[in-house]
Amino acid sequence: MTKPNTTASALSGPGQAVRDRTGNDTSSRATILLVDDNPEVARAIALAFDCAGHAIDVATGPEDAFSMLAQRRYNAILLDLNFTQGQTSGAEGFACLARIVADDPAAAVVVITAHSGIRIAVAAMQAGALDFVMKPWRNADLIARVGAAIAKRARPVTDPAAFVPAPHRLLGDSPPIVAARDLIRRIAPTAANVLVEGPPGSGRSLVATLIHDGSSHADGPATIVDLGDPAGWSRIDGATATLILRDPDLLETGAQLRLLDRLPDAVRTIGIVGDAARLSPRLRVRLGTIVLPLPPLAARGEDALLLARHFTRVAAERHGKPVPPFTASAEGLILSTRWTDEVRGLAQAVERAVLLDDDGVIDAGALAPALVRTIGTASPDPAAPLDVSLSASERVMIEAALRQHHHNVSHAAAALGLSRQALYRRMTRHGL
Ligand SMILES: Nc1ncnc2c1ncn2[C@@H]1O[C@H](COP(=O)(O)OP(=O)(O)OP(=O)(O)O)[C@@H](O)[C@H]1O
Repeated sequence: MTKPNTTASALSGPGQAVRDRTGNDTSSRATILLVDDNPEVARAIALAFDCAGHAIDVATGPEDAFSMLAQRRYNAILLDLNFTQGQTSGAEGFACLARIVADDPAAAVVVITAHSGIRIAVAAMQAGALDFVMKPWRNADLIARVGAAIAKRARPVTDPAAFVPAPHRLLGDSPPIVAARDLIRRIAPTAANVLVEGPPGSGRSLVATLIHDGSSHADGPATIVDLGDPAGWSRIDGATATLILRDPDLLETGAQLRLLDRLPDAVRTIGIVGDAARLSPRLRVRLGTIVLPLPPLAARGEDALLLARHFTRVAAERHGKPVPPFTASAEGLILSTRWTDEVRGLAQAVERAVLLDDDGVIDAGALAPALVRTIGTASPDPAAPLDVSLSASERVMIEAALRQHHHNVSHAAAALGLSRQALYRRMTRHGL
């Protein structure tokens, strides 16, 4: 449930401005993320904040919450501690809280819980929450506590997109991604040179940007040089803070040595490579004080599904559509496919499926009908490359357009920007 609201009012009540430590007035419309799996609780709290003039997004659990936190910064996070039926230990909420405050020590988190006694709520405050509210709550008390938590935090949220803390944006629960987030937190503020190693599309540029964004130079842009483009080399000399070097490992040895001579001493480098072993030993030493590996999606277990759900949310929001769930076969496909272009390929397939969806769910065929064959086999080969050939993609688009327009060829042709005849020719070619 997302309930944006444009009415301004005060968290602390009319006329009582809430100011943070820097003196900024935080009493106007606040954006709040509520993390609670109980739809009735979520509805009631959303209504209370909505009526008070604030915008509230609801996440049904940690995965949802981190997907939302990857996109925007909230003034406050209201966090339930238990998300699985029958769980009352608070362990899930504590894990979520630990990640939120590790990624963003300035987060204003208020814990809201029913099952956990006051002892657990106090423990949550020791773990980084600013306050707690017990269910059942009183709306006025809840709103006042959230307002006070916001006021305690120094950094006002004027541009939510600009303040998303760096590690929040790298999603995934697999051990290599958890380790990558941890490494980013630790090395971003240092001057260490970093090599980000992984296949194209695996998130290497994202990680390089996050390292820069977590550094003391974050207020200025990093200089990005694609070393395959000779014209870009001149920018190396003008770099003053962070220099992101794309594909040094694809240069021949002579060019690698020229690069080495050209790198300014005082500049921090972040190299993006497919294989650090292809670097000459001297360049490897210069660029790779720290190597941050990003494995292919196929080696990240359930992360592919988590990312697919995230990209579904993003695409649905971008195109103003409801978020469609995946069918079981779509989930199977996502997990068993070796996506060409890795995370980017998955994101594109999902966005296309969201765009063309007309029945409220995404099935395997909508993601890549050319792969239905693979799913039908007893054990799909996870190493098999996704068929994203032009021909297969064209067939996907045509099938989706026909489905969307209830097999009305004229309408489907118009949607595809083709004449009826051109669409008929292509349908014949694809055996449709
Ligand atoms: N773990 C992740 N969580 C959220 N988004 C991700 C993640 N990994 C990648 N992405 C997104 O996927 C897209 C592709 O990632 P990115 O551009 O960083 O890949 P890359 O390895 O630099 O590829 P290339 O070198 O081909 O540009 C980007 O939009 C990025 O934000």
